[in-house]
Amino acid sequence: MSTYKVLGLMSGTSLDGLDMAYCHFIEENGRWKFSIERIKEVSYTNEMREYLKNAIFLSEEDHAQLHKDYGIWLGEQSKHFIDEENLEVDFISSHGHTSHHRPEDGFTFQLGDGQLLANTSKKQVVCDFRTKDVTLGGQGAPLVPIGDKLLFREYDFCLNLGGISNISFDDTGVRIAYDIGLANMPLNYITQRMGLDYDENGNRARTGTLDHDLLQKLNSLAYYKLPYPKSTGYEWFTGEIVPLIQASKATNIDLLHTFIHHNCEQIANEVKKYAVKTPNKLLTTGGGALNQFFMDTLQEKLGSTATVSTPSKTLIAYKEALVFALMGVLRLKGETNVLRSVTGAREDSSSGEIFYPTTD
Ligand SMILES: Nc1ncnc2c1ncn2[C@@H]1O[C@H](COP(=O)(O)OP(=O)(O)OP(=O)(O)O)[C@@H](O)[C@H]1O
Ligand SMILES: CC(=O)N[C@H]1[C@@H]2OC[C@@H](O2)[C@@H](O)[C@@H]1O[C@H](C)C(=O)O
Repeated sequence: MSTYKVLGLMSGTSLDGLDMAYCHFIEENGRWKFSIERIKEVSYTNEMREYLKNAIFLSEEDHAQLHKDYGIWLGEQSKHFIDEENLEVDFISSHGHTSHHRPEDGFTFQLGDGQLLANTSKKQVVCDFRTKDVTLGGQGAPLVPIGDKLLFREYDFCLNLGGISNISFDDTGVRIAYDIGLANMPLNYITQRMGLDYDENGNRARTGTLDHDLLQKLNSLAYYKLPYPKSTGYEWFTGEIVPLIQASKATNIDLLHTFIHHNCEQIANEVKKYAVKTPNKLLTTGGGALNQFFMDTLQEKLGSTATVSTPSKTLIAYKEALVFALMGVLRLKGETNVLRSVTGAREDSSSGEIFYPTTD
């Protein structure tokens, strides 16, 4: 029996902040158990959020500088957390923040220089989990399914509702996962126009009415017709969804309402396609699981096909940080942490770069 004490770091596409989860993992006879011992979210300042959001447009030089600055910032935040909570940490496992993701061009980039993170925190670091898979011809995403497989085997479907929605499940013994489509990205875009961070609980969206014309346009988007493996992100949103929002005459409230219907319809379509029994257990995590109108609409669209389980707020918000912590453990053990069945790569891989603090 081995125990691993890992600090997992995650910065998602919603740009809310840095999620830190101090986790313990125990492996016994090939079965993994976990506990999330401590958590901390560090919200981004508006300035940082804008910088990270626009990283895609930076010159090569400015992008390289941001990579370094953000690596140091991650190291400082980790060090504060470790010191204030007096944590015993074997190593840090960091996803970083995705600035570019173009797997079709063989390219993905997560900001947060691993060497500078190691030097600043004075801890060993594992990071850059997506590059190897992309060089193996994979999408480099989604990566969390390895955690669904090893840590959440009691659920038939694991759904994450972050900026976009992704799902993972077992299809005749093979783990399948892909990005279904939209989740909070359009909701945040609309609430920001209203001067709000987000629509607490979906209370505003609940009072809206459906814009059938927009719903039909959204449901006809080409992405939904692509077979898996597939992944998407901010580029798709800005290129195809934002113009539809801008062209729409619907009120913000009706837009929120319509996007939640659309998101849930797409999710339910996918679950129904792959459900082999009823009812299935569906675990929802990510910030969308805190939006009650989203959850109610999802349950309504799923009907008897699946029962929606919303776990503790800690797991909802920190599951990705937890899984990246596990991926670091697997990388250090030389075991598979990226599944080709999910990413479409030529082979499974044990992915991630390892850095040790340098003494100077
Ligand atoms: N109480 C709440 N009510 C409604 N929505 C909420 C609530 N709390 C969080 N959210 C939504 O969840 C979002 C954050 O979700 P999450 O942290 O899972 O995203 P992320 O990890 O950045 O995204 P991704 O997984 O796509 O990278 C917020 O931006 C907001 O839209
Ligand atoms: C390239 C990238 O950062 N993709 C993220 C993003 O956010 C959600 C979805 O798009 C998913 O593909 C992925 O993150 C999760 C953590 C994953 O890899 O499983």
